Amino acid sequence: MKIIGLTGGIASGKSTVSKILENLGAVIIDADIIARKIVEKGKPALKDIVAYFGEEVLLENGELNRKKLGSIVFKEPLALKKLNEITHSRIKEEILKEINWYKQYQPNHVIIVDAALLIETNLKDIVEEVWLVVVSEEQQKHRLMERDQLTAKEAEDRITAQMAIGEKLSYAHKLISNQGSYEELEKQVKKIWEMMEKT
Ligand SMILES: CC(C)(COP(=O)(O)OP(=O)(O)OC[C@H]1O[C@@H](n2cnc3c(N)ncnc32)[C@H](O)[C@@H]1O)[C@@H](O)C(=O)NCCC(=O)NCCS
Ligand SMILES: Nc1ncnc2c1ncn2[C@@H]1O[C@H](COP(=O)(O)OP(=O)(O)OP(=O)(O)O)[C@@H](O)[C@H]1O
Repeated sequence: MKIIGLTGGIASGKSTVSKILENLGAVIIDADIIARKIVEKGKPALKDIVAYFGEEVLLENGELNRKKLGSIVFKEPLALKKLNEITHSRIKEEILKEINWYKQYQPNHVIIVDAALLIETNLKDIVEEVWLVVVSEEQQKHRLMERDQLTAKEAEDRITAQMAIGEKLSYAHKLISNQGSYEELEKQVKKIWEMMEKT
């Protein structure tokens, strides 16, 4: 079994790359999906969030108001730090659990851990290789504003809340450029996959 960490800035194209890899036969562990699970209603992480941020970050049905919390943390580094303290160890624990499940029941698969914060949270230490999706900041901002209907300022705040791409480069074993078309992306990903299969 091989474990690859797939990372890159927000809206760089990790989920898009994951889909291509899934079609090639990989199994995907998506950190964003896990991050959503650990803050479901009744979970300890949601209780900790409410204790710190107040009931105003809840929807009327008691679920987390993600839009509201996002609007607080991405413009206030101290608030983001607190949210990270509440969530990151729990996200890592779940990712490790999923990896162990695959090790036991589907040991022949390639596992892709898709996580924007793979390097920041030291998840890089549990993967064998880091694949980094790279786009220009202009392209990233454009795709982010369009996908999430954000203003330029909101998109910039989200981008600067993450480690600069230049700093991530030194951890990467493979670079995937997503500056161009989907077809170009698919071609690159297939090539990297085939190279990996040969080693
Ligand atoms: C702040 C929250 C509620 C906003 O939710 P929302 O639905 O708007 O965004 P979503 O969760 O889909 O995240 C979208 C992208 O934002 C970026 N992002 C999310 N959390 C963080 C963070 N703590 N620091 C920097 N970037 C982040 C990532 O690139 C992620 O892919 C949510 O992102 C959250 O709970 N974040 C803390 C957990 C976390 O670190 N998740 C990322 C795991 S890699
Ligand atoms: N090559 C491409 N050409 C055009 N649009 C693209 C391309 N790759 C990705 N996109 C679009 O850009 C947006 C961001 O891509 P994606 O959601 O895969 O990023 P991500 O890195 O997974 O984001 P996040 O960090 O928020 O999870 C999406 O709307 C996606 O459809």
